[in-house]
Amino acid sequence: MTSTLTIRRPDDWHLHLRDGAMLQAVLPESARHFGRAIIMPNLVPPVVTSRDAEAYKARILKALPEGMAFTPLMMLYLTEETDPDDVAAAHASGLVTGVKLYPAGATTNSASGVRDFDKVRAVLERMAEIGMPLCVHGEVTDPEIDIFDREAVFIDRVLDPIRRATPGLRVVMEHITTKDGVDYARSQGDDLGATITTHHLMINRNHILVGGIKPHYYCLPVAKREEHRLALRDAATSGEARFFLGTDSAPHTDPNKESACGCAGVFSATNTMSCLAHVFEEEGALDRLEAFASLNGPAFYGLPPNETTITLTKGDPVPYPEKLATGDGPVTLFDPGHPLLWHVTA
Ligand SMILES: NC(=O)N[C@@H](CC(=O)O)C(=O)O
Ligand SMILES: [Zn+2]
Ligand SMILES: [Zn+2]
Repeated sequence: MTSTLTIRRPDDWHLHLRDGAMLQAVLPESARHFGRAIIMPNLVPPVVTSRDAEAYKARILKALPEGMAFTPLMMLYLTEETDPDDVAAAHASGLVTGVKLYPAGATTNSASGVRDFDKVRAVLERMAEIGMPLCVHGEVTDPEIDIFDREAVFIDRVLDPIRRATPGLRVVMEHITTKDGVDYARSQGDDLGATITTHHLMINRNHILVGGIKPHYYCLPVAKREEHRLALRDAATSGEARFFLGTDSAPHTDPNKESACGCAGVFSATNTMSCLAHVFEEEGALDRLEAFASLNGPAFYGLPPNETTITLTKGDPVPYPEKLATGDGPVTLFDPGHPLLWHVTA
């Protein structure tokens, strides 16, 4: 029985750090275990231009505690006004790693996102030319489409047409939650990647709704039926290069979650590595945790894996707190519903 596992330091290919007091509180939770993260640009107002990204990156580095090494990989929030030249220059200088597409209204702070996909065609074409990845929140917003079907419908109606119209565009399907997402990713070439969150490997929609509504399990895309969770587990633990970790750790304060109209987002930065070791052990795939968390992501983004390592050791339950205190108020940690035995020890 394996009780110790050393892997290359992991990276998080989808992370919300927010800003101000929240940034200050949550950044160490990621920097403790992760070497790099793709930083989501859905601030209010969003990170739209290269200037915005430069200023946000400086705020993140300023909030990083002394002695912690962590590299934020910046993203630009795609709007219908985004300037292809600004995007290309930000990529060429190394300031920005990719561009994030939010369909307008699909999720938290997505109001400035894209309504008319023809209006972003020039940006996408330029990105395909220069090899800059597009990260996509893949849900349609059509009110007639059931919320549990929005990812599958997005693949057919939006994602596949965009990819056909823009050959060579590298795309990441962010936080896939369905077997449809897994199957589509598997049916395509190596210009398509997909991130999977920790929580979607551990909960299905029953966890949100059975026995009383659990706002801390509510996120977007919303967790689906068990068959979808099992498909995600199969994908994450397969070792296939197209699947990699994006925690989508998305802090909201308790009052904003525990509300008549609660925000979408699960905060998992603190205990993600313990959760993942648990999942991969259950699947008999501990030997593939490194591919999912530390190797496949950098390979997709054309970056080397981290030089340093982390060690996970199995022992007594890890005493994670229930909440993280922040200057904006308490943030509840993702609760996997059972003790976590894997400690990050080094
Ligand atoms: N995942 C979420 O439920 N929420 C994210 C936005 C997102 O990634 O869609 C957030 O910013 O809170
Ligand atoms: Zn999203
Ligand atoms: Zn997110």
